[in-house]
Amino acid sequence: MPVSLIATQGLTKTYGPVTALADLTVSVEPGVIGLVGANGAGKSTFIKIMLGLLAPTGGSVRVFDLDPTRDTDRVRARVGYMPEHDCLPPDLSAAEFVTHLGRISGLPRTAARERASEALRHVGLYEERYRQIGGYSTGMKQRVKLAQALVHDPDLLLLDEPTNGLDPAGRDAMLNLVHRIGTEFGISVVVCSHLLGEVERICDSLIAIEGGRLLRADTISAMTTASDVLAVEVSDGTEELAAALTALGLPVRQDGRLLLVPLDTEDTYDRILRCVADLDLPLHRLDQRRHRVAELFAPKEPADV
Ligand SMILES: Nc1ncnc2c1ncn2[C@@H]1O[C@H](COP(=O)(O)OP(=O)(O)OP(=O)(O)O)[C@@H](O)[C@H]1O
Repeated sequence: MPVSLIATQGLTKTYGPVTALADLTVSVEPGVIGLVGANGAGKSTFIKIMLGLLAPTGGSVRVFDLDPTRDTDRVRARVGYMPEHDCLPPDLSAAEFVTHLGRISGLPRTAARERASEALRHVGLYEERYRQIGGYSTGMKQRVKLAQALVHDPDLLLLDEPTNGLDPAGRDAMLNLVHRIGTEFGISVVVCSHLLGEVERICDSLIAIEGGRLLRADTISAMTTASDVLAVEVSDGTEELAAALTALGLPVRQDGRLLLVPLDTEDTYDRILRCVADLDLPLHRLDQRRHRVAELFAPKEPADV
């Protein structure tokens, strides 16, 4: 079996009385991975544990099959980290700063300078790399933080809320850049966000946490598989069709222009089709509804509670 990129077993972290992560068991394959959850869900704590900056209170974590608490140097040599908060020296140029961090990562002087230029080129700051960071926009500062995470040529990037403070256009640009890094450079990326909608479109898989507990970890494609609900839409006569289907004993639920019918038996599909034909209604669509990723955090319907 291939080694997981990240694997945890019963991972728990408490800060005094606060439980930030509770019994989290998850295993993810390489790729672009979204780590999503509301503010305070435990995302930053999880990232810091993966980096060996914090030790778990209980359970275990492995990154590249290494223990970040014990093999901290080996893990950090392969992982780049972009922290959430601004931590940039305003009076240095991006080139100086990223070169400096390359040196701290153990690169020789010339290699550090070259790698810094390269990383700044990748994030679109090559032309402005000799300007002082203090004069940069928020978007440019986020890119410097991304460049410093890339400077030592890591195999995995841990990005904590990389779109923080950016306007919609800046967010899009940053997400496209993260996606490009994941796909073109073959680097795995864990991108943390409290906004599900923003990461779902650039990720291969998602880890969703709520209150420190795992909600679900899966590939996006598995999360959006066909559900066992048929969606039928007619251009006209929705109410009429709903009444006719109900009269046939089918439990119909209306969702805007859609009528949703559980796919309980094999003939449900044909019965709906026949009913639409009998009423001579213009059929717009009849298909199996796909799950949406947003259902992850959707409040449960009363019937499910
Ligand atoms: N050093 C600390 N001491 C005490 N409590 C902490 C500490 N760091 C985090 N917490 C608490 O642990 C919980 C998880 O925090 P964490 O920062 O990991 O969440 P998060 O999902 O990254 O949220 P955010 O996006 O707001 O940073 C929160 O309730 C937070 O208040």
